[in-house]
Amino acid sequence: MASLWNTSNPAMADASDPFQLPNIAKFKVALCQLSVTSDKNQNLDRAGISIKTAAEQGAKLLVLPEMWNCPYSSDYFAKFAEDFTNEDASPTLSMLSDAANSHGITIVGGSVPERDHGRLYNTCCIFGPDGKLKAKHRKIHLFAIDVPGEISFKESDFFLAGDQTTIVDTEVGRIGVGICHDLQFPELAALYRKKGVHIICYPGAFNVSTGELLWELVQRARAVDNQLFIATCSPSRDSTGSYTIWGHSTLVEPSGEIIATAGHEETIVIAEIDYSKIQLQR
Ligand SMILES: NC(=O)CC(=O)C(=O)O
Repeated sequence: MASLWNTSNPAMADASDPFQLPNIAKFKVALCQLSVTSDKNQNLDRAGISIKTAAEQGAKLLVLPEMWNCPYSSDYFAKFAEDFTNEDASPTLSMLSDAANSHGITIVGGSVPERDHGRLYNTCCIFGPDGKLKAKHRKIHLFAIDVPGEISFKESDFFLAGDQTTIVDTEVGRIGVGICHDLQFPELAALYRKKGVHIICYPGAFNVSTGELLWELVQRARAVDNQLFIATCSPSRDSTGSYTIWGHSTLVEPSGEIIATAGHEETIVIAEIDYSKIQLQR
């Protein structure tokens, strides 16, 4: 009978560890937990101020929330959506590119509604410190919830799902990207680990029911399963709409321990990442 540890098994051979420490192994990350309003310009201004504040505090990597330029509500997705074909014509991409360039930081730009040939996607854009768009991740696993009398919401009523994983090599390490519900799928994180990712960034907007039950649990699980860093960034809570957001943007280290976390109010979490902890843990 073949041994479970037979390394001639292609699946096992593929499990070799491509981990390498990047040039900058220690740096500060900022999770900008933003309050989101129904005024897009105000949301852009607020995000710009938050990015500047985080950069002034020494952050080299910055993560924004899921749906930070637009309320997480079916009433707004289509109205707020932007076409990303021409970056200069997109107020959101222009702001992120300018901010990354003027502060010299890597930005995982949360997510915003993207319009492409009449279809909508829930999309995250990643910018390098030169202001260049490095990658675009479209949320793969669209969220649906139906708790009678409490909450009912189905993203696939508005968005198409993305079909690509996203790994970006940056000055602050190899970053894997997922958006919110993508966090609940261990296969995606395992695939990123296999490809040598140091940190997975998940802009996310869990609601209060799934948040209380699962938000911290799944982040710690993804971190400890794969022995890498997990960063999440949520909008702050707004209880006026039908979807009440959990908040609690968090950084988890490869041991599964939480390094830093927020409450549900608008804030910036700044914390230090030390990638040598990945080697130590493994
Ligand atoms: N926005 C989401 O994808 C929410 C989600 O995944 C959840 O569990 O809540």
